[in-house]
Formats: sequence, C-alpha cells, structure tokens
Amino acid sequence: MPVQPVQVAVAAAALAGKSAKDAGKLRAAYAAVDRHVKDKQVIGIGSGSTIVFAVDRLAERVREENLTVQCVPTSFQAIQLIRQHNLPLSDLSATPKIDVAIDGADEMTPDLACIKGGGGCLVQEKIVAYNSDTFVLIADGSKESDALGTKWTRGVPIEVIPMAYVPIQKQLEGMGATAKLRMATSKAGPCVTDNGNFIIDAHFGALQGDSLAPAALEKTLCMIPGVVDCGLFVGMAKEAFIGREDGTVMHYTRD
Ligand SMILES: O=C[C@H](O)[C@H](O)[C@H](O)COP(=O)(O)O
Repeated sequence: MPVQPVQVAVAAAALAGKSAKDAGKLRAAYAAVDRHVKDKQVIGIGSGSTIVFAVDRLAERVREENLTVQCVPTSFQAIQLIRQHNLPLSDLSATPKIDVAIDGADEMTPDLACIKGGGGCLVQEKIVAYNSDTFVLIADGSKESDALGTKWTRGVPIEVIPMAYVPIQKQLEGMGATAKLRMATSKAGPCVTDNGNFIIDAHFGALQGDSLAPAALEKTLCMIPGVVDCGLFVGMAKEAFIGREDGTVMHYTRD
C-alpha cells in the first residue's frame, strides 16, 4: 500500500502546550480536513479524541472560507461536537449519501484494516463509514501496527444486545479469546453504548492466520446472534493520515 509523507500547515498557536502524541493527532486531523473537505459536502463526523481536532479545523475552515457543509454524527459525542462548533447537524435520513467520513482508530495496519470502538462507539461509525464515498482514518503514530491485536491488546470491541452477553462471552472464550464485559467508569455496572447495548472486549492475540485474519474474524463475529457489530473495519478506509511524534504526517492510500 502506498505511504508517503505530506505537508500540513498548522499555526504554532494550535500546537502550543500539546504533547507530541496530541500534536500528532492534530496534524493528522488537519491534514485530512484540508485535503478532503470541500464546499457543499456531507461529512461524516467520527468519535474519540482525534476527531475533536478535525472538528476544530472543520469549523475554522467553514468560518474562514464560508463553506456550506452538512455533518452526520457517529455518536452522541459527535452530536455535541457539531453543536458546540455551530456546524449544521444532519443525519442519514436527511442526507443518506456522505461524501467523506473522517474518524479515528485504535490500531491500523498498512492495508488500512483497523480496530475501532475503544471509546464505545463503533456501530454508528461503521454505518456512516459504509455510506461514505470516502472513509478516512486519522490517528497518531502509536496506532500504526503490522498486525491487529498486537498493539491494541484490550481486545476487539463487540457491541451486543444485553440479554445475550453471557452466551456470547462463552462463545468467544470457546474461540480462544479473553472476553471481558466492558464496565462503566463513574457509573456502577456495564458500559452502555449510545444504542443501549453492552460491549464485550475480546482479545484473540495477533489477528493472523485463516480464521483469525481480520476479514474472516469480522464475518464470524457478526454472525453470532446478539452481536450488533464489531470494531473490526476491514476494506472500508481508503486513506489514512498518521501524525507521528517526530512531526511528520504519513499519508496511506489503499488501491
Ligand atoms: O469508540 C471510539 C472510536 O472508535 C474512536 O474513533 C477510536 O477509539 C479512536 O479514538 P481516539 O481518536 O481517541 O484514539
């Protein structure tokens, strides 16, 4: 897969006080917004910490260039970000065809397969990505990986219907995974998603080999009754911008 460095113009003030990791997220986010956002587009807004920088830059460009855009959120967090920046909020009913969706990733391989859902948002993210002409990942350099499951070892997030979580957990354990029900922080009990479901984090080790290859595992997991979707996104992203700690931004493209 082609990968090459790209130039990104970022004002020094935007980087002031940021850690090298956050600066990497910011540069990646700015690179994606600057290359992909155009007037009159419908834009999918992802979730997580990296997308915050993308929405900042999007709002700046909308103000400065007087752009007209529609923003389709992938989570409640994204709705809040869109509203806080006074950007036009849309949804898939009003604007079912998205021009470009931009979103973060927890781990990504050079073929742009990735694990998502570390922040509990994956189902709406996958729907928005699927309905986009172009799905673009943004991340800092810690997310680059040769094999999924080797850097992000908390497990593949799997969103499940609450009444089915125990049999699904047992099935995942039978497949050799360490499968944990994700618990909430600052609330007693399980983490409840924006869709009212639970998340099981299933760690299988490196996702390699016939049955554990990301594409095969994604299909297997999504076939289990009670599974709504999983955080494996394979063959979806067309491009990724990765901001490394040395200040470079690498641009991955998939043929
Ligand atoms: O559930 C969260 C989403 O999938 C995020 O896009 C993913 O976890 C990456 O988040 P961050 O940008 O904070 O690394």
